[in-house]
Amino acid sequence: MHLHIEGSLEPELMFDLAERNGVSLVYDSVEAVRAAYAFDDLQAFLDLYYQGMAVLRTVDDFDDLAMAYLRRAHAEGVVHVELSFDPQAHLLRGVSLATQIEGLRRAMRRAARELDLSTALIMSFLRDRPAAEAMQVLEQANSHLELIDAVGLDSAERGNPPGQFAEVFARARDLGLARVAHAGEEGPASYISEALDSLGVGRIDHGVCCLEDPALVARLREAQIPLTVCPLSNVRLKVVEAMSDHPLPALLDAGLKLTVNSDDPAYFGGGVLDNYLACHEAFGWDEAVFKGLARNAIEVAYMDDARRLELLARIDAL
Ligand SMILES: Nc1ncnc2[nH]cnc12
Ligand SMILES: [Zn+2]
Repeated sequence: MHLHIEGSLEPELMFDLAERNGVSLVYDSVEAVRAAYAFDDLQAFLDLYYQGMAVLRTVDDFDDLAMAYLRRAHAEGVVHVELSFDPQAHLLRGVSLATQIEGLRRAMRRAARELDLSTALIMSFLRDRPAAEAMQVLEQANSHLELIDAVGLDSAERGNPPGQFAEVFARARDLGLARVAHAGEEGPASYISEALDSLGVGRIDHGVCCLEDPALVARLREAQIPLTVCPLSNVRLKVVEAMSDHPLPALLDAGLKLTVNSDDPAYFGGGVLDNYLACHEAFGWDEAVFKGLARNAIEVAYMDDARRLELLARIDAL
């Protein structure tokens, strides 16, 4: 449920696409790209992330990117994927919204047919760009609305509070779109409250900083607002020093509705399974805990009722 499809771009595919499109990369090898994956904070990662995705130009590129990820996810046991994408990052390079959505949707249709994977598409706005630009993108998306399930909010969090996007999210609500937002990853707990109050989001991406504010924790518990937590991402971006310091056990003890996600699997050390394994190793969680987390995801994911019932039955039969 928390997966940036551009963050699934492995260096090997980055080089293939660079060659296919005649794009030059500042790195001269796959190893050199991987060696650059040592980040001091979210911004250091974002700089590399936006640079890497510049190889994406055509419908086929978006299709290949998404299909490669969906195959890997399927191979590790994932049954439903919500792909988030950053349209502005591509529009700024002259790649149309239609190209982006057509490529991603082509892979999503194929994954449904060939892998029995259900999927949803989340169009995320960049919070470090003007709200007026996000509004323009939303208006452009009007002709593709049946292909978009939700809008999101991501990129550099500190100094970019959610409230700036209140009008954009109100418009998204009026267009019938579900809403999510990154909040409380690097930013303060108050951004989580603000995302709930000003944007009307139904889920919070990350949200790990909520523990700073006991009243907010009580609110999240009472309303059972889902948090899409990404532990390996938090370690790589130095939100926490190590898995052993991660607040996930405290969040679980607080009775919150948690799911465990990969964020940007190519950059942060792996997919959902790697995140589950890291939790098992760090916290000693047993099968019942992981079943509970996966059940939470099925309960709140963007999927039709028949699929939800099918997946709930499958997890109950485990
Ligand atoms: N972890 C993250 N936080 C904010 N924006 C992102 N875009 C891609 N990954 C992100
Ligand atoms: Zn994210």
